[in-house]
Amino acid sequence: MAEWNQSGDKAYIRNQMAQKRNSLSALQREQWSKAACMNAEALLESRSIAAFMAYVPFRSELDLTKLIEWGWKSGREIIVPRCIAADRSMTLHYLQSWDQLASGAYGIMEPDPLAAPPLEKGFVPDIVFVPGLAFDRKGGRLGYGGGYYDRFAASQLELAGEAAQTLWIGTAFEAQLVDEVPLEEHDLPMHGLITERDVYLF
Ligand SMILES: Nc1nc2c(c(=O)[nH]1)N(C=O)[C@@H](CNc1ccc(C(=O)N[C@@H](CCC(=O)O)C(=O)O)cc1)CN2
Ligand SMILES: Nc1ncnc2c1ncn2[C@@H]1O[C@H](COP(=O)(O)OP(=O)(O)OP(=O)(O)O)[C@@H](O)[C@H]1O
Repeated sequence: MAEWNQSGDKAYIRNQMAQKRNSLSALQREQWSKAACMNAEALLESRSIAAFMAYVPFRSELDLTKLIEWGWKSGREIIVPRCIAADRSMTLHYLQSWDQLASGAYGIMEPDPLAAPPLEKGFVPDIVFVPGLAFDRKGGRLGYGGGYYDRFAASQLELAGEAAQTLWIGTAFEAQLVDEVPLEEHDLPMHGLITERDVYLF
């Protein structure tokens, strides 16, 4: 029963938050995305992080394009995931230019494995910027329901154990913040959240 309620709540919040994010104007999203990218840059600089994992935006997500381009310009390595829909896993790829992308599962622009080969299984990024539909201020995150990031984190823990000291940082508009995301056992907790307004560390 509790399980049913949880997935019911999740589906409801997913729907609400997708509608809310879609209702933000393109200009608003662009401006807020740029501000969030600057907040992410400040975090990377303050911690001297030379490689980071990001995502290529999909639907009305917070757009990390500026952060990725800043990363290239500042000599950092950018890692981007590719979905393997068959087992809902992800492979990681260094992205060196936008030319290396091709439309993948779900129509998301992802690294073309021929142009950007996958990194070895078990590669552990120092920091991962995680997309999502809703976040709370306690580390809760709600994605599209594929469980991709949850599985990715679980496989890292399995392969690298406690040595996997990845910082998981959600990225979203303030409008996507909710009081509490209903969390399940398998859900990956975030260590922080970056919005257009601030860098929150939990
Ligand atoms: N830009 C970006 N890349 C990403 C993610 C993301 O959230 N954003 N993901 C984050 O995990 C993974 C992709 N996850 C996805 C999971 C489900 C759907 C999807 O279209 N789901 C249907 C729901 C119905 C169903 O269950 O099939 C939908 O939303 O219509 C899309 C992407 C990996 N790459
Ligand atoms: N480590 C795991 N191993 C196997 N299945 C998992 C794991 N983590 C999550 N799942 C399954 O994946 C499904 C989706 O999980 P959840 O609703 O938390 O997705 P999400 O985090 O919103 O999605 P996404 O990461 O794709 O944005 C659930 O059915 C869940 O049981």
